[in-house]
Amino acid sequence: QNDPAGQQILLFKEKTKGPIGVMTTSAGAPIEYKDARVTLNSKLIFNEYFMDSLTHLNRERIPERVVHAKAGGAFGYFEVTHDVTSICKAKLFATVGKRTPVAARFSPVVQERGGIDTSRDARGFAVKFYTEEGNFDIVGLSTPMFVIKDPLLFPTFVRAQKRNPATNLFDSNTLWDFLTLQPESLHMFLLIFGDRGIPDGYRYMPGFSIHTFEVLNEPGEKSFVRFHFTPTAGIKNLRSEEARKIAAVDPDYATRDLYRAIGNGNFPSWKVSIQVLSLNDVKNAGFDVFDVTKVLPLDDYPLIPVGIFVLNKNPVNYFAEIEQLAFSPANLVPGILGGPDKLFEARRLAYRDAEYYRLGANFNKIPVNCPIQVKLMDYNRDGKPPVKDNGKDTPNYYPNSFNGAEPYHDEKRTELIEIFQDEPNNFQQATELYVNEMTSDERSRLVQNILYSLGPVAKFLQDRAVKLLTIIHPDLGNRIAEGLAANRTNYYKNYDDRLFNYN
Ligand code: HEM
Repeated sequence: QNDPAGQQILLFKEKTKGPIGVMTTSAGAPIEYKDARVTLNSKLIFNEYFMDSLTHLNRERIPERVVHAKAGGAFGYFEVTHDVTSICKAKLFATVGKRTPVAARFSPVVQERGGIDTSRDARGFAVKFYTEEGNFDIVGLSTPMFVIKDPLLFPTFVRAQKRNPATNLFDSNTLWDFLTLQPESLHMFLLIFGDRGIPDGYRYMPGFSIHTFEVLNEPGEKSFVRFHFTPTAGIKNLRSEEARKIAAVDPDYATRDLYRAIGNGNFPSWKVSIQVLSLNDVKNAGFDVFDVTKVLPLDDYPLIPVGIFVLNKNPVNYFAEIEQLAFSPANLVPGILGGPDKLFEARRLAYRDAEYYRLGANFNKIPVNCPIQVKLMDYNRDGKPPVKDNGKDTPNYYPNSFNGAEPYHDEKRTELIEIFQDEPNNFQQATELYVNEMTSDERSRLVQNILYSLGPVAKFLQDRAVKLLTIIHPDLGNRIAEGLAANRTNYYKNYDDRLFNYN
């Protein structure tokens, strides 16, 4: 009965009572519908409906995102609940009670656009804040750490997880080759092979900026923060078996759940908080706090509440409002300088480049990507549509002598700090995760999930994995080694169950 997703089209009918108008061409002229099958004596080429719709259909697909192609998304607001102006001067945090409109998009990393929502994977947690100083994007994940910190490895990571170029199948060999060649990735993958690897929909999933952002307060003092989004409804995950069953019945489980909840007025929300470090904390942390493969221990850097983030509006048109959303770590506002790490630097290029390719030269002029509270004063002109007003009659070059827009100057702004780097310990936090944060039941499920993925993999990769997992903890290494030995003859028995890449 109350399924706003399943009933969308019926609700539309109910709302509109009768036909919404006279059908037109895409140029707006009223158009007759002539049935091509019975018009042998008329020319099909004069059938404007046919010409218009057939030629448009051939142009309806755009490239899907290279990662995070499948998603659910919605709109809402961010409201400040605690004063953090002593840490960050960005106007979106200016006063308690202040609301800023937001767009959010949640997405498995590896799945293609038509893929399944219940795969074992991290999830994208991307939020666009339409602030009065322009758009600020946090393009984060459902895990508090990332897989690598060296941006040169990003294409490697993506290709190792995506389809094998010869077979066009997902291939655990390439995944485990990557994981065992880059041991820093195992920290994140312990979480993914553990219970957190399959969130029970997006409403019960946390989000993390992962990067440590440099921020400034009004006097220009620096702090360093990581953003956390904690679902007010609590964190819920699916077990592998449940997830596999759901995938077969409803591949769009999480997208549907989000739409339904919002449509029913059951608005998902997240508490937004920050971990805050001073420059001294950064120097004395004993590890690189900008290393995205590490978490910042909550005991040392507790969460400081900032606000609440609520999603209360479904998209009216998915393609226009969610598919065309273009997030970028480079979308920053005064007082938020972004992460000083190399991965962040690479991301400042990657998203823009991907969106030029995916959406065209004017992707920022697509309504959902336009700032809501600011008038654009850029010097870009022309290019593939949409161009909006194309800057009207204002000067199109800078500097100029004709009253064109002048640059903003933040006198308090300092350069991003140089970061201290040493040889990181890539195992310590993974060990802590295994020993301190997972219950003994979760450890057992972790072992099962790893065995499921590692089972069909080549022996030399299994050996490499066992060595590394033993460094994380001898118990983990032993259990995987024993599991592999016991099942070696049975690897392919359950092969048909392997619905998705590494679940
Ligand atoms: C060098 C490292 C990385 C590169 C080169 C990279 C590149 C990309 C690219 C090209 C896209 C598709 C963008 C589009 O077509 O609009 C994307 C999407 C995404 N990435 Fe990354 N990424 C990197 C690391 C990360 C990290 C560390 C995070 C999380 C902290 C992350 C989170 C996301 C999310 C959430 C999306 C989906 C955004 C959306 O919903 O549209 N990525 N990434």
